[in-house]
Amino acid sequence: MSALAVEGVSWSAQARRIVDDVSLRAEPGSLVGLLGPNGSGKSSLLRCIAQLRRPDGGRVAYDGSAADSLHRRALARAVAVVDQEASTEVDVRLRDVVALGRVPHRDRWGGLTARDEAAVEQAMGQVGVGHLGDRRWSTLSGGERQRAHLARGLAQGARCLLLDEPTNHLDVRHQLELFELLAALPVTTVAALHDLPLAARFCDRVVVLMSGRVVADGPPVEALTPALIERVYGVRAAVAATGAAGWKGVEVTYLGLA
Ligand SMILES: Nc1ncnc2c1ncn2[C@@H]1O[C@H](COP(=O)(O)OP(=O)(O)OP(=O)(O)O)[C@@H](O)[C@H]1O
Repeated sequence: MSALAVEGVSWSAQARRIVDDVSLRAEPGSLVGLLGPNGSGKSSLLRCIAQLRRPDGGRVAYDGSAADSLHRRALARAVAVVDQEASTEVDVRLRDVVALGRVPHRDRWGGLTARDEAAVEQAMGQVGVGHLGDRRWSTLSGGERQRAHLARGLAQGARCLLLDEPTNHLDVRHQLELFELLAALPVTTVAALHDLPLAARFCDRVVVLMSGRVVADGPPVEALTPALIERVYGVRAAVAATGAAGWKGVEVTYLGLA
């Protein structure tokens, strides 16, 4: 059974179809890259999958259970969203932001239990911000905040993570560390990405959107052809299979504008 199954999902805004009849599957523990140019509908699709937007049509299921039938706690155990828009206004500590991931698990008036604290510490350690737990949010760099948001998603303990451009603030070392972590974690991950070489290297599968529709879906070696990259992005690219250790898929090199 797929960890995540999306079937025929559509979503419209202002009489325009933004997500158009999208189907995709993610197998348990796999890392799926959601690709496509600016405005192709990646964030909107992730929001539909997470039940933050109500699709006009179609179905989303986690481990075979219809997402719209799950109650708050069950949904929080099924899926965590790490959003590129996520901002934290109040000047709290990094640890407090990560602890927000535990909110769906808590009793209404209860504080953090020892189990919650342990989950928060573990998640901070996994993304390398354990030493920053007491730092004020306003003093953190963009990359530190981004990793803290990921830790919040991990602390939630969901089986499926939805990430919206998780690497846009990260330097190259932290990008590689993040993807090695995501590839190693037992959670199922769907990540909207702009970085094709990164997706090609680490993703088990890529789903490519153009104008809200899926135009390619498969392992990078099958889906990310030069013809597809040129059609979708208007960029010429060379794609080479690689057997190098730690590389799952293919090597993508940009050659120039088409
Ligand atoms: N609430 C809304 N009302 C009207 N249009 C919207 C709304 N949300 C998204 N859109 C439009 O839908 C299209 C897809 O947006 P979306 O953010 O899903 O794309 P994306 O692929 O994530 O883009 P990017 O790579 O630039 O982040 C865009 O043209 C956007 O302006």
